Amino acid sequence: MFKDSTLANKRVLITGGGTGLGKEIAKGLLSYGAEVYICGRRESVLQETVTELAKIGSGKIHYRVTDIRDPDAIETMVASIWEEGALTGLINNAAANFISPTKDLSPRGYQAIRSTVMDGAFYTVLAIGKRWIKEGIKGSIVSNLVTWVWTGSAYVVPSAMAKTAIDSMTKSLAVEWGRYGIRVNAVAPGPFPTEGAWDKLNPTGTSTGATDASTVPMGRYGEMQELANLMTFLQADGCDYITGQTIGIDGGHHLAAPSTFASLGSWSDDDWSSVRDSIKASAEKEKTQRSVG
Ligand SMILES: CCCCCCCCC/C=C/C(=O)SCCNC(=O)CCNC(=O)[C@H](O)C(C)(C)COP(=O)(O)OP(=O)(O)OC[C@H]1O[C@@H](n2cnc3c(N)ncnc32)[C@H](O)[C@@H]1OP(=O)(O)O
Ligand SMILES: NC(=O)C1=CN([C@@H]2O[C@H](COP(=O)(O)OP(=O)(O)OC[C@H]3O[C@@H](n4cnc5c(N)ncnc54)[C@H](OP(=O)(O)O)[C@@H]3O)[C@@H](O)[C@H]2O)C=CC1
Repeated sequence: MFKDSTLANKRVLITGGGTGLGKEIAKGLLSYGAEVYICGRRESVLQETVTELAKIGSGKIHYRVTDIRDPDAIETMVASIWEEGALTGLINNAAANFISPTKDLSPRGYQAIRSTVMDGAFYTVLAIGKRWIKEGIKGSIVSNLVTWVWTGSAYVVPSAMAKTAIDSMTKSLAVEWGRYGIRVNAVAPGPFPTEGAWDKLNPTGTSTGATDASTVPMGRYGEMQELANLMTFLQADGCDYITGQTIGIDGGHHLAAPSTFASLGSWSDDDWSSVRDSIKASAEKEKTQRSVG
């Protein structure tokens, strides 16, 4: 989709880049020439990903073991990356989530999710953004959110709340940091199955609700390359006027709500024919009762 050199000279940190979507995004950015940093809490996972991905593109991929819930740890990570050169991009991707009735959540359960999704993204943006402002670097921030920022979602309330906070950060900082040429955008994926997410959101193994591909208008899950391409576009030069946007990539999933007629897609031509006859018969009956028009 892009030239191999589209991201040459770009240096991008992907939080949570050792697994799942972060790893797939790392593959995409590397293949278009970027140098990539990934971080997470499990060194063995990060090491394995770096070894695997070093064969792709420029092959410049590095890791840092960091818990993004800890602002001091983020500062240490960012300072050590800067010793090797300034970043040009950040992808806020690390997250925590699990399905649970909200009434059963403890404050610690809520905090585990909020502190990763909301605080972690904010601390990382702050550590990198202040360096960009000081050094006059026109960086690109992209946060990996979810379509719940528009719909909300039952049974994952802390995640929906924290992602929505970062959606608000995206709009707000785009304005505040526009004068520095720093772009702040987000993407809102629909279902892209990963082991990390499916273990926590689809634990019965039976796809229901948000993990059910049959309720996606396009009738399928997202493909990793599609998300990696969108991230590449948002990290590349060429459309720098895009800022403050949260871009959905969900095959139309969140628009196909039960409160719309989305489910009528399953009706056959015969079904539509009898429905049309029924509606017409009702209209004809009303016409016979009209005294004007
Ligand atoms: C649109 C379509 C999209 C389709 C679907 C896709 C939607 C995508 C949207 C977002 C998706 C994601 O983010 S998917 C990301 C999935 N990946 C992850 O979650 C990776 C990171 N996760 C983790 O580290 C852990 O799973 C997590 C539990 C969150 C945090 O671990 P910690 O070690 O920090 O914390 P712990 O000490 O284990 O637990 C902290 C507290 O949480 C409670 N807790 C833990 N699990 C619990 C559970 N299942 N139910 C209730 N409570 C739980 C514990 O009892 C503790 O509370 P006390 O008992 O009071 O002490
Ligand atoms: N999969 C999907 O269908 C969708 C996913 N998303 C979003 O995509 C992103 C990635 O999710 P996905 O790949 O599916 O799930 P994963 O569980 O594979 O990814 C989560 C990553 O975040 C890291 N992480 C978690 N907590 C921390 C922490 N405190 N500090 C540093 N790193 C941390 C994990 O590594 P470690 O545990 O080693 O720290 C892991 O690599 C998330 O933001 C999610 O909300 C959005 C919509 C749909």
